[in-house]
Amino acid sequence: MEDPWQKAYDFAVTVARKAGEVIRKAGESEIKVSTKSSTVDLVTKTDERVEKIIIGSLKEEFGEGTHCFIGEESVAKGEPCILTHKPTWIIDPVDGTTNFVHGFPFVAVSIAFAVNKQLEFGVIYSCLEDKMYKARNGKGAYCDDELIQVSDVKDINKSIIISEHGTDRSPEKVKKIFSTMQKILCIPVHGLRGSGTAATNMCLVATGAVEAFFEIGIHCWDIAAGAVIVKEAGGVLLDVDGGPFDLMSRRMVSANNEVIARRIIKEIEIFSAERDDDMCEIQLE
Ligand SMILES: O=P([O-])([O-])O[C@@H]1[C@H](O)[C@H](O)[C@@H](O)[C@H](O)[C@H]1O
Ligand SMILES: [Mg+2]
Repeated sequence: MEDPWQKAYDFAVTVARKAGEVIRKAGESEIKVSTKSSTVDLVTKTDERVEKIIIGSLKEEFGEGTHCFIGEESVAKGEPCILTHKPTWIIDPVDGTTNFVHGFPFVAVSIAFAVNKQLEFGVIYSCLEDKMYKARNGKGAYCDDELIQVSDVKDINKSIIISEHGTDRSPEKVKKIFSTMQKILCIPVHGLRGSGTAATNMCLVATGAVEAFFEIGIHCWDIAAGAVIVKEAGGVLLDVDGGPFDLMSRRMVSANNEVIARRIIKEIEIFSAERDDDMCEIQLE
């Protein structure tokens, strides 16, 4: 049977590589923080430029009317962040902007594609490592054309877990984040890590380098592509309360299996994060 989204998938890989090249070649002025929505949520000229390149290329290839776009920088400028049944591209042009600004060597381009509110494929280009991760619904996950798989560890005591702090610095939230990390560390686990990019963290779950990554406060563009890659590598996605994963909820546990995921969930101190689709007043459907 003909695959309706093969062309879109191949194109996403090409565009992610092109975007990664722009990030790698960014000059000094393009690495500087250009806009600050807060003291820690950084934006550079490169974030904005790369998103324009990605969305511009996709619109040229697939037409503006039929496809929708959710991009981190466009949403920051007031575009809607609503997932409808229409074919929708979900884009983080520079995941790991803080890393990018500081020269910490993990920065990723994340492009996902959803139809009827279901994720069809995800592409993550870890551009400083030059690794292309990709997965299509039902067709496995790959890193540079090699099939990847989550780890088979079921014993939490033999695991490495990734947790991030995000950009919210309200003391009560930070307290809960660190309390959760302390509890997980003392289970005990082999270690806690964090690459500074949610997309890369999810690829690390998918390759088996770590057993899980969880965060409250991430956005749909940080995790949409990673969700397909983790699932296709044999992993699981859950809400931090153990319920089903909800892309727009800003909360997620991704893990190699449900045993590890549920053990972590037992320790997570949940705090509120406004949904991505509540950030917009206009409802399109
Ligand atoms: O802002 P950005 O660099 O695209 O994305 C951030 C990164 O993915 C980080 O790892 C995560 O902890 C934050 O919650 C995200 O906002
Ligand atoms: Mg991001």
